[in-house]
Parts: sequence; C-alpha cells; structure tokens
Amino acid sequence: MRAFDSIGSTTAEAVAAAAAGDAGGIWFVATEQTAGRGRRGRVWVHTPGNLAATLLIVPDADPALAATLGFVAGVAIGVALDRVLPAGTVKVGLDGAEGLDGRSRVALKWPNDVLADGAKLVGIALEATKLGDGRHAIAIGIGVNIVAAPTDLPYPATSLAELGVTRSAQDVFEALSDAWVEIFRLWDDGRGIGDVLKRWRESAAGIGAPVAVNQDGAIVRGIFETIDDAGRLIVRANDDSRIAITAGDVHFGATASARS
Ligand SMILES: O=C(O)CCCC[C@@H]1SC[C@@H]2NC(=O)N[C@@H]21
Repeated sequence: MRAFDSIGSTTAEAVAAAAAGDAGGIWFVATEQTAGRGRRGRVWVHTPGNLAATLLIVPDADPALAATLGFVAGVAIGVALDRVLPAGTVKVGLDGAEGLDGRSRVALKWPNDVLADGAKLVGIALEATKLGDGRHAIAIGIGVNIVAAPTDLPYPATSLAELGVTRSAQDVFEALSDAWVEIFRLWDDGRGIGDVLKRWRESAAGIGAPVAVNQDGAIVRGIFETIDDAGRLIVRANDDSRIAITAGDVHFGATASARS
C-alpha cells in the first residue's frame, strides 16, 4: 500500500505509476484528496476522514472483461460494509443473498455506486491505461463517505456518520482490501464474472422498477429489467423491446416512468 497524507487524486497517482511501469497489485490511499476525480469527468469532493483509495492492477483479461472490475469492486464493498456495519443491516454482495428483502440498508446502483438508505455512500470509477506491451492497467478508484457527504449534489448522498456508524476510513479500508481479495479471486481473470454478476444482481437497487437513463442528454426510459452477462443495464421499453445500455446516469422512481 502507498499511503499519502495529502494528494491530488489517488487515481491520478495510480495512473502515473502505471505509465511509469509499475506492475500493479497495489493500493494508493490518501487521508486528504484535493483534486478527486469522479466518473464522466466530474469532480469528487473529499472531506478529510473519508476514504479515498485506488487499486492499480494489470489483469490477464481483455479490456472488455477488465471493464467489469467495477462490479467486483461493488460486490467487495458490500462484503466489507457487511463486516463493519451493525449485524444484519447489509446483505449486499454476500453469497446466497437472494435479492434485497427490505432489511438491507445498503444496495448497489448501476453502474458503480453503492447506496445506503437510498443515498450515495460510495462512488467507484475505473480508468484504463494502455501499456507498452498491449495490456491495460486498470485503476479502480473508490471513495467512501465516512465522516461527511457533500450537500450540493444533484442527488442525495450520505455518510457512515449520518447512518450513525462510527467506523474510521482505516477500518473500512482494511475490510475492503480483504473483501477485494475474495471477490477478485471469484472473478478469476474474468472467467468468474457470471458469479460476480449474480451477486451484484441480487444486491441491485431498482430491478423491476421504472428507470430513466441519461446518456449525455439522450434519455432512455422503461423498466430496469436486469444486468446482462456483459454488465450492461437492460431496459424494457414501452413497446417491449430491450435496450442494452453501457454507460449513463440512472434515475429511479415515478419521475422515471416509461410513460412519463
Ligand atoms: O463519480 C463517482 O461516483 C466515482 C467517484 C470515485 C472517487 C474515488 S476517491 C478515490 C479515487 N481517486 C479519485 O480521484 N477518484 C476515486
């Protein structure tokens, strides 16, 4: 692990290390992050005390499979939260969870968010760097709101502190790095993606409900049917056709109704 008191972005640091020939398999963790990077070019605001961690890996899998590592991260966070939150409040990412049953306060949101009580608790963003030998280094950046969540976002966000949980970023990181090892082993260089996605689906928010997906301004509406074996979100449109979505911002609920 490379730990920093203050850094611009743990993901930027990991990407630079990959470009400089770092073999990967290493976590970059910061107490303070001053230029956090979110998905789709957004800023990730980091309050000191929150967890900012990026894992750099160079997987033996083709780039399309490597892109599914975000699901590995989501499931691993679910397993980690199950170990740090009070017993029985999380069922995400666990084998045999057989779907959320209303008792879990935590759920996974496609593509790469983790929600608690319906608000964003964790953000995950992957960045790929092509190496000289043709392989891709993947920086898996994970931000967990431990002590505070930003209040000026266009969606609700929360923190462990708001949930009444007093665990430190160090506690969560230790649980996460252990859980990552387990779920990455399950992923098995992409061969086990079916098992990972099974766990992910069982923990997913909003399956079967109305959804609207914003793809850079183009809105796809319908019913969130499932996640397919490539990790794409499948929307059933009004005319019963299926639309497979690879990227976008998901909104749930009545305002996302297929008929609105
Ligand atoms: O937009 C998102 O939801 C993803 C946010 C990812 C934030 C994490 S914090 C650790 C790592 N370093 C960064 O600069 N970004 C990721």
